[in-house]
Amino acid sequence: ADFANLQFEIERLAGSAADWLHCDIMDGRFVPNISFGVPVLQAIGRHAKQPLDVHLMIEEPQNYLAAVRNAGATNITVHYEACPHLHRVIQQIKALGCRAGVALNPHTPVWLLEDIAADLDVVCVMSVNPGFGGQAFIPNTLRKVAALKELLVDSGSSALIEVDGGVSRDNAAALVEAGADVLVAGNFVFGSPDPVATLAELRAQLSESEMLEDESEESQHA
Ligand SMILES: O=C(CO)[C@H](O)[C@H](O)COP(=O)(O)O
Ligand SMILES: [Fe+2]
Repeated sequence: ADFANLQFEIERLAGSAADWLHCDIMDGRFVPNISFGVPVLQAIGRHAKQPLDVHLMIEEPQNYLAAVRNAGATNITVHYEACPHLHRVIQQIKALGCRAGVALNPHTPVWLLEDIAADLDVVCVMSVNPGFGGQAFIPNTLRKVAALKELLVDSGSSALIEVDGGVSRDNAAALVEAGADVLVAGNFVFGSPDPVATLAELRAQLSESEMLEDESEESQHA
């Protein structure tokens, strides 16, 4: 989004097909880029109509959880690679009344979540290397989402599978088919001439492909 015009960007998305607003916090240490911090998140929270899905690409996220919740976060996602005491951090996020998420870098295998899957509300599969918007989608993500889906079912986990990075009309349907519940789209939406229309088209495309899938399942059973 246009950082110099966030109020406008947020207000025009109210009532759009976006269910959540995804906010990327980057510290210049965990990732090689700095985005914004808690004061800007607070300002976003004052105008947002949708729940804030906050993606913390920072080291030592445990030090900022309360401030992020107080700024208006509904979901807080930390990185697996930034948390040697992940179980504790997840419990801290939940104790604040937020949905707890874990993000996996492209090289981090899903099986590392085996012993924590049941505690999670969201698993965010990074489909780009975190740090920058507008990067190309990594195709291996499809296989990873399918493997994660299996792991969550086997663990009795009801965590949502979120995919973040390079999502567009070219991969959205395949991601949902592989098991994704939440798609994060940055550049595809805000880089388009009409973000609200782009979101509506994406949503329509997904409902259509879901209907086709249901029809083909029905004909297989007939
Ligand atoms: O966490 C992120 C990058 O680290 C962003 O959420 C992600 O890249 C979304 O932006 P885009 O759709 O432009 O790739
Ligand atoms: Fe993100």
